[in-house]
Amino acid sequence: MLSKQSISLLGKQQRRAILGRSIKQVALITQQQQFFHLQSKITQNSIRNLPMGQMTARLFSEKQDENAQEIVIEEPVQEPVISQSEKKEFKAETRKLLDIVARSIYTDKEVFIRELMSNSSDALEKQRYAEISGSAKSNDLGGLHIDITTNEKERTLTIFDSGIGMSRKEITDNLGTIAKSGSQEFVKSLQNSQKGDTQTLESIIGQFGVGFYSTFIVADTVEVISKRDSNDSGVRWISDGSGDYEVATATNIGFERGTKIVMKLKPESREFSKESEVEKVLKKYSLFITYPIKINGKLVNNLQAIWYRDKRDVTEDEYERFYEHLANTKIPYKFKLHYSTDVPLSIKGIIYIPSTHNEKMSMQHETSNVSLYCRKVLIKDKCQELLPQYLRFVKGVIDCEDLPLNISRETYQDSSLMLKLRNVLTRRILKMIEDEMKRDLKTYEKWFQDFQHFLKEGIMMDTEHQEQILKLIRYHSNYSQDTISIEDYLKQMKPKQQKIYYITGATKEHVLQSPYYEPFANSDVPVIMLFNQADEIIFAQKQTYKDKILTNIESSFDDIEQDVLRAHSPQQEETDAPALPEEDITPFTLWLKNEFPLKVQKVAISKRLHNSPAVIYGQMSSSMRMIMQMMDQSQRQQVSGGMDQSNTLEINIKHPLIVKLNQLRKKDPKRAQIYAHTFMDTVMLTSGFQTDLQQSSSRSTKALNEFLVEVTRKHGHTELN
Ligand SMILES: Nc1ncnc2c1ncn2[C@@H]1O[C@H](COP(=O)(O)OP(=O)(O)OP(=O)(O)O)[C@@H](O)[C@H]1O
Repeated sequence: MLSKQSISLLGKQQRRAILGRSIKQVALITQQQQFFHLQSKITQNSIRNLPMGQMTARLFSEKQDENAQEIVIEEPVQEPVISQSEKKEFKAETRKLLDIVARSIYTDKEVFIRELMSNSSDALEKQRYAEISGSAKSNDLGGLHIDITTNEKERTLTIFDSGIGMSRKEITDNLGTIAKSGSQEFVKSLQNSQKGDTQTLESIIGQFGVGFYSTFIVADTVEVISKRDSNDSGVRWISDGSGDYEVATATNIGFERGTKIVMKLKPESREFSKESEVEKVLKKYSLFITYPIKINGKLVNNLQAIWYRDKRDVTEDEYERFYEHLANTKIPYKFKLHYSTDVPLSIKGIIYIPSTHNEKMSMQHETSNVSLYCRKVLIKDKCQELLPQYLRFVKGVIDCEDLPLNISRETYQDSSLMLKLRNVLTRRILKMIEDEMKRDLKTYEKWFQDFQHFLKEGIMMDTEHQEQILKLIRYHSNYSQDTISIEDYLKQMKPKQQKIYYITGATKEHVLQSPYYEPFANSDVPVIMLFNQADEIIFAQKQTYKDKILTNIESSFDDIEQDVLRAHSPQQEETDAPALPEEDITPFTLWLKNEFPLKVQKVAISKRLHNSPAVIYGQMSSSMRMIMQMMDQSQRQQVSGGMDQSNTLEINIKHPLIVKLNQLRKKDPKRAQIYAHTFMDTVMLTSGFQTDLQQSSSRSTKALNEFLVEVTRKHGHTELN
């Protein structure tokens, strides 16, 4: 009997004699018959089971029939002929990354399959694009496909794609350095994190992926053989992931175009040499790749474009997996839209709104991740032109039948059809977000916290959709515990109210104590409270919303509809506290104006203050002034150019502090002057003006001293002790 062991012990010549050439053969051995029954079976490609280039006849599978043993024998393929080999060192940052990856005890090892599938799919897309655009011949090389081979005995996993392939230069450039921005961020994050602890490592690998280098999580050695259609010979790249790698010219590689990656797995990762295990992972991550993926000759994906299916037939699990596949992440999405319309354009697509983004931790700038298809043919992956910049967090697939299939990269950028498509999509996505806000406000609010800066950027940049985006912004207000939208505010407005009132501040408490807010404190006129400077800039720039003037209540009281305020405030009790005598008003205000010529240009009697002694207002709000103080001289001039810089001091003539200060002015002007300066420091502070802390504290000390001297004189030492 010729056992499987004895077959593998045969010499090369003998094996060839038994096996023939370029075919895979199945030998059936029965114990009774003791002869070979050779069954020919032509495989789709001849590169299966080529661990590290040592292709030999190999036992492939065994039937569990007690009388029969089926042996699948691989065709003999000559080993690649290697020449012009050179050893190169990885760049320092790559070495660092590899070192971490290789040593990692990352539990989710399977991600390397996702990364490799994504690379293969990209390479196939590039080839398809080259064929469609005419820059490459569509030669029949078995079609665009991915073939995976597992070999438990050899502990290898081989992935082949008939994609665009790499030249010698490309393989050196791409696999010797960190091309992927995610990988760079990975290294940076590790440097920032204290010691690269397991948890951080796992979350970073999970979130960004580390591309091709993730193979070293599971493999001791990785061999890449690649060939471009246009090149005569292929190239072989091999490394054990330590310090260096070897690149060589390779001929006789067994395929005409594409890339083959052979991984010699670490003993502890041997599960990836098992067909069932790899198939499970493929089903998880690669179901949506629209090229055939075969594992040991068996098709694993259904090739159906999910966005073409009826949404009633797509399960939530499929949507989730499709998102994982698109966004290359395991973090679930927040909202989704399976979209299909025929007007004004024929569009099918799936749009996802993620639950987190990379800009959150200032890790990196998000880049658009919506792919453009036309009748299931990819026109452009990550098509930046499809959506405005501020929607760069959106992920998905858009298939537009109205686009000509052969649209070139140059023309789609300017095509009016693209502009129309972009407009339709932008509107639809904004509407989707609005629908989500209306559907479940609590969930939306959480999402909004993290994504508001994208929307605010949109308000500034996209005038066409400005009002639509503005509706999505959440604000605090003086009438509700929950956040409100600007549309909610409109519904809350009082009869005859023509203005939308807002105030800025750090917190709600801060705003409620602001002197500017005093006239609204006892009324039920709604006020929007802005705690985010971007909102103030937006309101200041926008000026009106649906014909209603956006009015900062820190401006002049004349800008506020006092009749509306009066009508909606319970009767204010007139205090009978003594006010500044009529005849003193002019001399007192003049005195103040002369004391502070650089700080205020006008002193006026306040109609809005009840509890505070005074307030300063100008054209700029307090928070805007704070922003200005952080700018340098030239920036300040740029921002404030054309703005009226003068400020008015508004005094509450019924406030005891004002009344007493006036009395002191008449009795002891020198001492009054000292107190007036401390008073002014306080008013400046509450009005959001910067004061020189050094000077103001020395003024306070002086005033306090004066006060104590006065009290001591009046009451004597003993009482004070
Ligand atoms: N199967 C392949 N065929 C052709 N080129 C490949 C293949 N795999 C990798 N490459 C090349 O190597 C480069 C580096 O791959 P890596 O996985 O490290 O990052 P990346 O794929 O560029 O990142 P991202 O996944 O964010 O696009 C790729 O950009 C591509 O040019």
